[in-house]
Amino acid sequence: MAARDLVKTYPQGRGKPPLTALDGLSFEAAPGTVFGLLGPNGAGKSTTVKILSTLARADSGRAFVAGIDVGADPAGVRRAIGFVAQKQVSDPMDTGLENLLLAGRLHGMGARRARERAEELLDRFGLAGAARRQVKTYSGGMIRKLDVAVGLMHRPRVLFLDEPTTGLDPEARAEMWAEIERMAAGERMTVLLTTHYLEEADRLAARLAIVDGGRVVAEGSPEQLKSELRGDAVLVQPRDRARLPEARAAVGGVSVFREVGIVGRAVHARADDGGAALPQALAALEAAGVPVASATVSRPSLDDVYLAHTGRSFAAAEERHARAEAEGVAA
Ligand SMILES: Nc1ncnc2c1ncn2[C@@H]1O[C@H](COP(=O)(O)OP(=O)(O)OP(=O)(O)O)[C@@H](O)[C@H]1O
Repeated sequence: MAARDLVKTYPQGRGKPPLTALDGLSFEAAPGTVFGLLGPNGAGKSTTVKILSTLARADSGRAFVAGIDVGADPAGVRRAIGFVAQKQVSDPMDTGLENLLLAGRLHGMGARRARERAEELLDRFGLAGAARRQVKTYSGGMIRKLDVAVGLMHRPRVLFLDEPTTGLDPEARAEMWAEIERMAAGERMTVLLTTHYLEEADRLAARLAIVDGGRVVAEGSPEQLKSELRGDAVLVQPRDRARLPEARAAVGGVSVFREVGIVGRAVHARADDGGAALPQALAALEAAGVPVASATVSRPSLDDVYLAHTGRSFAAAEERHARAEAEGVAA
């Protein structure tokens, strides 16, 4: 599966310039692997998935899914893919089994094949015991699993999983992750997973593209992306936010630190050995008379990768998008 230079704009109306949702987005996912599209809300993930799954057309650029050109043969693409959207697809008034059989019929499967496949999937997702219960009696985690099973009925070569664990509690999320891992191994298909959970991308994706502002800002395996960042991240939060610039200057004055900057309410810096460097930062802050509220050292995470490529933290990007949306609604 590949996206090449996808551009997509949405009209905004009332004399405003169109909004550029995708600004030359490209990536390539190897067949049979889980590829992650990771980005904060509004980065352009859903728009990418809509184009790849033929639900929307790009203004320009090309995309290939299961070896098929999306622009030239959308019907062929639709036959080759399964799509698990963020919104529930299964009918709450039907049983789990009925939902699966209906999906089978929609895909033109014979009654016997559909039943065999439905039972196989119910077993696979631990739903066999609930197969004959109405979906409205299921937990959120069970409904998500059933929705994934619905997307798998016709044995797609490519599966789109759009934010598969959004809204699940931590326990259901962990269970869903295990299911996705098992499924990817068992069905030998290509999975395009979109997520705004760094941990989810880290755990499930063999490779991933970090999307920001409609472009891919970094691509590689989670390990590759993290190993590009040398050293540990050190975060020090002064008690008084107004003293952040002083805190930054104090930490910046210690030679073991590099890439010293302000992220949110904290001073962020990098050091080869964070544990040994932290006391030096605290001593410098004490000497400067800046009281400290908290200090942490962490191994590089995908959040650090995002920060290194965009200059802001993932959480800050999500907040900014939420604010912009709220202002857009209020305007
Ligand atoms: N139909 C639309 N009309 C106008 N603007 C849109 C439309 N769909 C998306 N956008 C805008 O395009 C940008 C990219 O949105 P997109 O939904 O692709 O992002 P995302 O990364 O999938 O975020 P989310 O996780 O919130 O779905 C956002 O600024 C969004 O507000």
